[in-house]
Amino acid sequence: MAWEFRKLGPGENVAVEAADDPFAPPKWAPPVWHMPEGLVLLVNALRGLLALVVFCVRNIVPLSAAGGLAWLGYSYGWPVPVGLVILAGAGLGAWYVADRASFLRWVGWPVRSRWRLVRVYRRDWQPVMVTAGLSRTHKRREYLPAIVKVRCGPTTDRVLVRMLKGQAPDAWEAVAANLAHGFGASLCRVRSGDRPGRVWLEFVRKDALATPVPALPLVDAAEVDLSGVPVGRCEDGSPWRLRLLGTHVLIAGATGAGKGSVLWSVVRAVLPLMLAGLVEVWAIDPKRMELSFGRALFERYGRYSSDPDGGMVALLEDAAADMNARADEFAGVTRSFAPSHEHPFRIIIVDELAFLTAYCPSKDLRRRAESALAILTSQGRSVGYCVIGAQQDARKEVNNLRNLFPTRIALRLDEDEQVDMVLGDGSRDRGAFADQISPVPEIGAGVGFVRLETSPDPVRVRAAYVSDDDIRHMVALGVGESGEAA
Ligand SMILES: Nc1ncnc2c1ncn2[C@@H]1O[C@H](COP(=O)(O)OP(=O)(O)OP(=O)(O)O)[C@@H](O)[C@H]1O
Repeated sequence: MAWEFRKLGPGENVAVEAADDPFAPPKWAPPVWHMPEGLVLLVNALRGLLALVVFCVRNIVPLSAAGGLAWLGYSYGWPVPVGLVILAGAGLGAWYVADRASFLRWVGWPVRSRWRLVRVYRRDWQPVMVTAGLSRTHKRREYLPAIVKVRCGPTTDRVLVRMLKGQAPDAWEAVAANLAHGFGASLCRVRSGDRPGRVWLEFVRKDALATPVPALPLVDAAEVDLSGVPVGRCEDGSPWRLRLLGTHVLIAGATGAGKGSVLWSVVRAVLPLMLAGLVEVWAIDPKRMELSFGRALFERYGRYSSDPDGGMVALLEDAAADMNARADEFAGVTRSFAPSHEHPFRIIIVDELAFLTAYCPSKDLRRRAESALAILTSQGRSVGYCVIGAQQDARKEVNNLRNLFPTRIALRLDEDEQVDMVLGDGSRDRGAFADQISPVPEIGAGVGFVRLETSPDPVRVRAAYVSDDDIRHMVALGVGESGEAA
């Protein structure tokens, strides 16, 4: 029979566990103290009062508004508050129509943030934290991370969280999928917080990049800034600017990932400076597909080769030799490069890097190509050379020059481990799911992840789609319809 042995002497430990086994050692617990009923009631009343104060402070604006309206109705009759509500609604409607952006910024998104804080995040917080293993229980008390604030945007909710003492962002990255499912989002990314001990959770509700971005408009030459040319759109709706000056760019993506759209968006962005003679594009086109469309343009404002029997490698070697001559000329004279007619900024585009460095049948050509690429990428940045290489396979054995490209773009990749190979260790854990980008061209082509200079966190972007017609138009601008120089 179950038994219980309990002494009530203060300070004495007592056996409390009911045990079926008479030989089991007793378990010990502190004695039970009886609280006077009045004290229990007082403590509960104080707790209730505190909760009421917290609720009033948290909801000060709606409560004040409701209180004010109720007071007006009580003092002057119900038509007054009803009239005021109608007037306020009409005013807000007029604001929305007149200036939608400022209305959303000051009213729309804050109200939505508040609503989603209460209806989604605060309501489901405790069960999601417990299930995802982010809460702790110590001495029967449950400790939960706390929500600091919620910021909603058109496609993403950002939730600032104060972690438990001793927790690190890795613990949150490891359960990002649980969090996404728990709060009904398609994706959750963990970002650095505004101070140690805090993280931002980014819940993606809707794919902001699911529709193709049309080719960006051509601008005046004076507006082209080589330290950030617009080539597409970031997930938050801001322009995706790609630095060309002082860097080299590696674009990795499986077949059909849209590498061509990044290459052509770059050419389109610098076209005004090409026409002005301040930028040259030298194109190496082993596949004879993507870049051959603009062959006339490259031959007129740069160089072009698709010759597998040494022509492409010779072009690279010429670029490396010119770069060396330029470096000699600049030595001790200037430290920062500004493009001029005498020394134009040179962009060397290689459509399939691996062809030159790994797949080319001639060992000698492979060695020469690697050597020219290594010279260009290691020394060309400060003298106005930028190598943009595209490749399908990110594996180390295919391209051991990868680390010479400071700027890297991961479009759709075949395997998850390739993400960190392209963007650097830990990128996938920080939300760069390049292996999960849709293979459907309308949804996923040109979509990728980059690391912007302003933040260590990978950002999701989509390159603008430069159609065949756009390319034809660009070629016509550069060389005229008839192929004559414009
Ligand atoms: N930015 C984009 N937006 C929408 N659709 C795109 C975009 N880029 C490419 N596409 C579509 O996806 C298809 C494949 O693109 P593309 O040929 O550029 O891929 P790729 O990565 O160069 O492939 P491969 O390595 O096989 O040449 C294109 O035919 C085009 O229809």
